[in-house]
Formats: sequence, structure tokens, C-alpha cells
Amino acid sequence: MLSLVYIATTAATGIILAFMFDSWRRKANYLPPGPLGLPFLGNLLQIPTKKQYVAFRNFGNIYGDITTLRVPGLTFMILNSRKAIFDLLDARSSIYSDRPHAVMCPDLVGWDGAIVLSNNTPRFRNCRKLLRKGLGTSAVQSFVPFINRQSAFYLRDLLERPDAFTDIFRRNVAAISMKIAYGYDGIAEDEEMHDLAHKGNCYFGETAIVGVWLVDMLPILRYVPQWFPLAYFQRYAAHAKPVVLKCINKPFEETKRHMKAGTAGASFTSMLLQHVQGDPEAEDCIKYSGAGISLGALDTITAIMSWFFMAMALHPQVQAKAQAEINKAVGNERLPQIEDKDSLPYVFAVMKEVFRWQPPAKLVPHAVSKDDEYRGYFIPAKTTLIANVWAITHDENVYHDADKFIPERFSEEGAPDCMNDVFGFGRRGCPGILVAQAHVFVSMAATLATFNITKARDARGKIIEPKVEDTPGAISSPLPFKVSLQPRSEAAVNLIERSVEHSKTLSERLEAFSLDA
Ligand code: HEM
Repeated sequence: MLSLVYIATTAATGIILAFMFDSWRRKANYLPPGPLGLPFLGNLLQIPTKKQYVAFRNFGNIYGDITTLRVPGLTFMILNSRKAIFDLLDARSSIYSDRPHAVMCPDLVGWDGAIVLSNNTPRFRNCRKLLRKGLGTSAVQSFVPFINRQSAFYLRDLLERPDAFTDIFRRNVAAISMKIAYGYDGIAEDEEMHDLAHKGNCYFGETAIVGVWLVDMLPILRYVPQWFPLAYFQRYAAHAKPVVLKCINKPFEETKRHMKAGTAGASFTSMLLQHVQGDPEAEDCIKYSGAGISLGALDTITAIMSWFFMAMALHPQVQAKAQAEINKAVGNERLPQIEDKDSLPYVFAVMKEVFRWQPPAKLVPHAVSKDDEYRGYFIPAKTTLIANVWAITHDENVYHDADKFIPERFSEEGAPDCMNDVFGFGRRGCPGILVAQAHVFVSMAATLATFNITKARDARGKIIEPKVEDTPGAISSPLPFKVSLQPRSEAAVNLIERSVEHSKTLSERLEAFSLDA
């Protein structure tokens, strides 16, 4: 009897020890490889503050397509290949759809309710359901006339203020996204609202990057007061938070006020609020989903349009070819519309190439909710995984001469579709993809139909070469640059003027806003 107890105890101890050893071995040794770092600082000094996506790809070339990096307070993994990204973030989306935990952007700056920062919780899934309804195929059909209508005003603004093209992109996006989210018409004249949306977005972009803010690395610092010497982040947050909260709350409250007064136009927010009056949780979900629409669009579309202008100035032969296609398929009597997409395959390829060349979200962070294993490596729960989107759209095995701007690559047989890569992955994939593509396509086609974009010249007539340099932050835009924007002809100017007059006669309202099932 005693020996039986002895055998059982020894076996149980053996199993427990083996389990503990296995767990320790996996945790200690089987993380994906990465560069050796310094004590405490980890790899912090090896990660540049600019073009991190290039440094991450270079690590990948040495250590493989999953690379582990450490900065104080955070161990994270970079996914540098399409296969690793899709195997994990897409195929195992049920556990790879959290976001890295941070302090600065959500807690200090006030974006804590934002869908884009939320973990894969029931509230998140509810919000995504609403966004699917409000931004799905049939809903987008009801926005198309409004997006087409706006392009005439966008061109008029370019005609009047050609040097302010970035501001014009942003105002055009604000007009469309505020209309969809809140049915709001007056954004063009409402400097306060425009400024709010712009600043709220900047505060998001600047603070939502992994591994940059000291307080994200040492969360205990959140308790230090503003006057503390290293507490720049506290002073920044104190300034930003009231703006962020106003930018989320104000348009929502205005929509509710209009609904009460019976003056609300059809919109995502008003359509959904009708069904949930008085339910604070549901209202909160609608509020943040509406904010997701108005803010998700602003910097991303502004960035891609800016990269488009730079690409056209750098590649006049591409521009001329796209313009010739528009002349042939659409003519000179009207502006191109979203419905012309199928007869403008080269313009569509130009759009894809801009997205591939300079994806606005070059690094996309997800987090895993459970321990997992992949290719024999251990991926502990709560690990941050950063999809290096730039690395996969610049993979020479997929895109030859990947640094060059070659829209023709998309007419080659078997050409991959980069649009599957630049709007995110799995359950977190961008809910605004259809609106974004419609808006960007029509804006690019309308610009090509009416303007020539060339390199600017300085006061002595010398060409100013645009530099392909991007801003740091969650969304990568080009650093400010100049181009020369000239109407293609007198007829083009007339076309813009006639289109503006015609657009003024079209309904400003989204009368037929139909939610998807
Ligand atoms: C050039 C245009 C755009 C690009 C390149 C873009 C790209 C992205 C990417 C990469 C993500 C993260 C996906 C992930 O984590 O896997 C995202 C999320 C999101 N986008 Fe977009 N987007 C664009 C336009 C829009 C528009 C027009 C809207 C709304 C109408 C929108 C709303 C959102 C929202 C709400 C999220 C958060 C989703 C979540 O975290 O689950 N985006 N977008």
C-alpha cells in the first residue's frame, strides 16, 4: 500500500515538474527570435524614431518573419510576411483581435471608449455589428450620389486654392464622413467643428503608437503630476483630453438635439438612435461607432490623396496615361463618377499602386488574448503583434521593383490584390473599406480629369523635387511638399464650374440611407 502511495506521489510530482519545466522552457526559449538588447532598455535603442517599418523589415530579414523585440514594459512581435500575418491575424482572428494595452492614448488623452483601441469584448462586437450595418454594401450605395456630388466642390476648392491641397482633402473627407455619421451639412463653414475633428485626430495619431510614450513603457508614471520634470506627457494630455472628448460628444449631442427638434437628416447615428432611445449602453455604442466613422476616414484618406499628388508629380507618364483613359471612357463633358470604375481600369490600378506604395497604416498592432503556438514558437497571451503592412506591400517576391511606382503591375496575370493588405486583418479589418475606396477613386479620377499635377518650381524657376518622406505616427502622410496644380484646359475650368452649379441642384441629404441587414 505504502509503495503504491510512493509511486503515485512520485508520478504526480514528475508530471507537475515536467509541466512546470515545459512551461518555463516554452516561455524562456521558444519565443520567436530577435536581436539581443540591453538590460532594462531591451531593443529600445535599436528602433529608430523614423521609418520603423523599414527597421522592422530589416530585422525580419535576419531573424525571420516573426521577430521578437523588447522595449521597457513591452515584449512585442513583428509579423513581416503576408503568410504569418494571415495565419495569425486572419485565420486565428478569434484570439488575435485584441489591441495592445496602453495608457497614454486611451486613459490620459481620452480615447478610452474608441472602438479602434478596444479589446475584442461584447461591447466591441456590438459596435462592429452597427458599423457593418451602416457601412455595408447597400448602405454605401446610398452614399454614392453624395460622394459624386461633393467631388465638384472639391475640384472648385482646388481651383481656388491650389497650394492648400492637403487642407482641401481634409475638408472634403470631413464633409462626407460627417454627413454619413451625423447627417451634418455645415462642416465646410463650421471652422470650430472642423478644427475639433482635425485636432482630435492628431491627438489620436500622435499618441496611439506603440512604444513611443514613456508612460506606456512605465505605466506607474501616470500618477506623476504635470510639473514633474519628465511629465511632458501629462501636460500634453491635459491639453488634448478636453478637445478629444468634445470631438466625440459634440456632434453626437447635436444629432440628438436635431432629432428632438425634428430637423435631423438621415445618418448612421440618427437611424440607429431611433431604435434605442433611453438605453445608455446602446447609445454609447452608437456614439463611438459614429466617431469611428468621422475620425477613421479623416487622416487616412487625406494621407492617401496626398501620396497620390506626390506620385503624379513624380510620374508624369503615369498621369498622362490615366488622363488618356479618362478622355476616352468618360469624355470631356462630365466628371468621372464612381459608376465609371469598370471602364477606368488603369485609373483603378493607379489607385491601388498608391495604396501599395504608401499604405497609410504601415504598422497595424493587434494583441492575442490566449497563449498560442505557431511554427513551434510560443506566443504568450497579451503579446502585441504588429503587422508590418509596408513590408508585405514591398515584398520583392510579390512586387518586382517594389520601391518603384508601377500601376501596370496590377494588369499582369495573377497580380496580387494589395487592397486585401492595406485595410487590416480578420475581425479588426477596416469597416470603412467600401466608403474609402469609393471616395478615393472618385477624388483621384476627378482630379486627373481636370488638373495636371507637376513638380513645383521655386522663385528662380528651379524644380523643387518632392521628398518621399513620411510623418511619424499611426497614420503615415507625406511631410509637407509642394506641387504645381494647373487646370488641364479652359474647358476643364468650365466643366468644374458647370459641375458645381449642377451639384448645387442635387439633394444635400442622404434621403435613402439604407442600413445593411
Ligand atoms: C484610405 C482609407 C483607409 C485606410 C487605409 C484604412 C485602414 C484601416 C486599418 C489598417 C485599420 C486597422 C485594421 C486592423 O487593426 O486590422 C482600420 C480600422 C478602422 N477604420 Fe479604416 N481605413 C480607411 C478609411 C476608413 C473610413 C472611410 C472609415 C469609416 C467610414 C474607417 C473606419 C475605421 C474604423 C472604425 C476602424 C477601427 C476598427 C477596429 O478597430 O475594429 N476607415 N482602418
